[in-house]
Amino acid sequence: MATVTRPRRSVLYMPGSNQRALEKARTLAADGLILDLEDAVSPDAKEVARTQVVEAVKAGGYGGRELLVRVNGLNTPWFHADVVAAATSGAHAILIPKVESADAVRQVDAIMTAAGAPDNMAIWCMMETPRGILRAEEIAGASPRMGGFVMGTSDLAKDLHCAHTALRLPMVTSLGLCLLAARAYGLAVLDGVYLDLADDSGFEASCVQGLELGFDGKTLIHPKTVDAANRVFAPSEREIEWSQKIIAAHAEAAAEGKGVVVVDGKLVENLHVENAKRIVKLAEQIAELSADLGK
Ligand SMILES: CC(C)(COP(=O)(O)OP(=O)(O)OC[C@H]1O[C@@H](n2cnc3c(N)ncnc32)[C@H](O)[C@@H]1OP(=O)(O)O)[C@@H](O)C(=O)NCCC(=O)NCCSC(=O)C[C@H](O)C(=O)O
Ligand SMILES: [Mg+2]
Repeated sequence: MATVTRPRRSVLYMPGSNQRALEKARTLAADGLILDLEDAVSPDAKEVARTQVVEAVKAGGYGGRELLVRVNGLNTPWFHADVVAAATSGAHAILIPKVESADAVRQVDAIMTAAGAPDNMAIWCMMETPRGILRAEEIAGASPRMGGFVMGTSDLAKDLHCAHTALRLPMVTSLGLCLLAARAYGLAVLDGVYLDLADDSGFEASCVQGLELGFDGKTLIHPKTVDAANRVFAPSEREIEWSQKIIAAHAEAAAEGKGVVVVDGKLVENLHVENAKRIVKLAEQIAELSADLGK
C-alpha cells in the first residue's frame, strides 16, 4: 500500500523571481508549492530568485502547505549555491530537475548534508528525460531522503518528439514506469502540468486521468486550477462512506474469525480494507489541512 503522509492534490509552481506570486501563494488553497529557481526564472534573475525564495520560506506564512524548492540542474552554474541555500531554508524538500541517475541524487544528498540540511528534508526528482524515466527505479531507491517524483511532461514530450494529446497515449509508458517505481519505494508521485490555461474542461479531464492512473495530485501553473485539482484528487463523500462501511464490516467479521465479508453484494477482503483505510486517512488529512489554511 502506498503511504499517505499528507495531501498533495494540487502543487503549484511559481517563479522564484516573482515576488507577488510568492506572496499570493500564502493565500491559495494549494496543498503544496514549488518555488522555482529553474525554468521559470531567466538567467539574469537567478540570484535574485534564490534570495527571494529563501527569504520567503524563512519568513513563513505558508501554513501546512508543503514547500519544495526547485533548484537549477547539476550541470548549471547555479546548482551548488541553490542547494546550499535551500538546504537550511526550512523548506520540506529540494526538487532536482532532469534527474538521470541515482548518482545525481546522491550528489545532492551529500551537498545538503554538508550544508546542514535537517535529516527530514526530502529530495524530490523531476522525471522528464528518457534516461531518467528508464532509470526510475534506481533513482527512487537512491537515498533515504527520497520523497517523491514530479512528472515533467513538457520536457519529456520535447525529448520524445511526441505530441501533447488529450488521452496522452504517447506519455503513458513513461507515466506508468514512474508510478511503478514510486509505489515500489513508497514515494509520492505527482502528474505533470496542463499548459492550456483557457481549457478548463481539458484540465479537469487530465486531472481525472491522473487520478485514475494513480497519481497523488497534479502540478499546476496557475491559481485558477487549484480548486479543480483539489476536488478531483480528494476522495468523494461516497468513497469515504463506503470505505468506513467496509472497514467496520470487515472488523466485525474478523472478530468472528472470518477473513472476508460481503457488503452490499460485494466481496470485501483485507486488501480492500487497506485501501479504504488509506482513503479515510487522506480525507482526514485534507480536512486538517483545510482547517489549517482556513479554506
Ligand atoms: C502563466 C503566468 C505567467 C500567468 O501570470 P499572470 O499573467 O500574472 O496571471 P494572472 O494575471 O491571471 O494572475 C492572477 C493572480 O494570480 C497570481 N498568480 C499567477 N500565477 C501564479 C502562480 N503560479 N503562483 C502564485 N500566484 C500566481 C498573480 O500574481 C495574480 O495575483 P494578483 O496580483 O493578486 O491579481 C503565471 O501563472 C506563472 O508564472 N505561472 C507559473 C509558470 C511556471 O512556474 N512555469 C514553470 C513550471 S512548469 C515546468 O517547468 C514543467 C516541467 O518542468 C516540465 O518539463 O513539464
Ligand atoms: Mg521541465
